[in-house]
Amino acid sequence: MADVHYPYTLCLIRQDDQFLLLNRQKQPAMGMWNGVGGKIEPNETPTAAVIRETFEETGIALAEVRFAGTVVLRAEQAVGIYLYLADLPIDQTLATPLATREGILDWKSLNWILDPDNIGIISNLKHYLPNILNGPLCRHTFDYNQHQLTDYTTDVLPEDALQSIH
Ligand SMILES: Nc1nc2c([nH]c(=O)n2[C@H]2C[C@H](O)[C@@H](COP(=O)(O)OP(=O)(O)OP(=O)(O)O)O2)c(=O)[nH]1
Repeated sequence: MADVHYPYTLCLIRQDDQFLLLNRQKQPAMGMWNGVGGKIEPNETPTAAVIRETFEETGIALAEVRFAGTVVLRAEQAVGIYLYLADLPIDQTLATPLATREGILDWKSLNWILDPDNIGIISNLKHYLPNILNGPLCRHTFDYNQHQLTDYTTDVLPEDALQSIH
């Protein structure tokens, strides 16, 4: 899978036991809850891109983000996403729900996100979120057939994976 292109970033911002999610206004995953993020621009590092996209979509200027692994979505083609976690300091508040051009931002608890009865979450997030909170940096690979998830596998990333993100 060495030839997978990683055009996207995605950030999960945490405060206490809550994560800031976006109920998306547009495709992909229109109407679903996901982290914030978007496309990396030419000559931009993934880390710079995730900080820029987070600011554009939430108004939050993150001082620090942590690389949290990668996601590969395999359907007819494979597309890669750089994952990040960020802790929002407790004295920095974001009043929600907040309607923006991109959708509705709101803080959601881990239990709410992972609840098996919650069908409003983008399906891959439920699988990889618990794994990126604990354990080593991984590549999370999702296989789809006709938009249905058929397989989910994880591989631990090599130590030099961090070099490509800054
Ligand atoms: N394209 C695509 N993106 C996905 C999938 N699953 C998933 O979590 N994502 C993430 C990666 C990005 O964080 C986000 C899609 O990016 P976007 O459409 O909001 O961003 P963009 O930069 O292209 O658009 P914009 O912010 O300039 O409007 O969703 C998927 O199946 N396809």
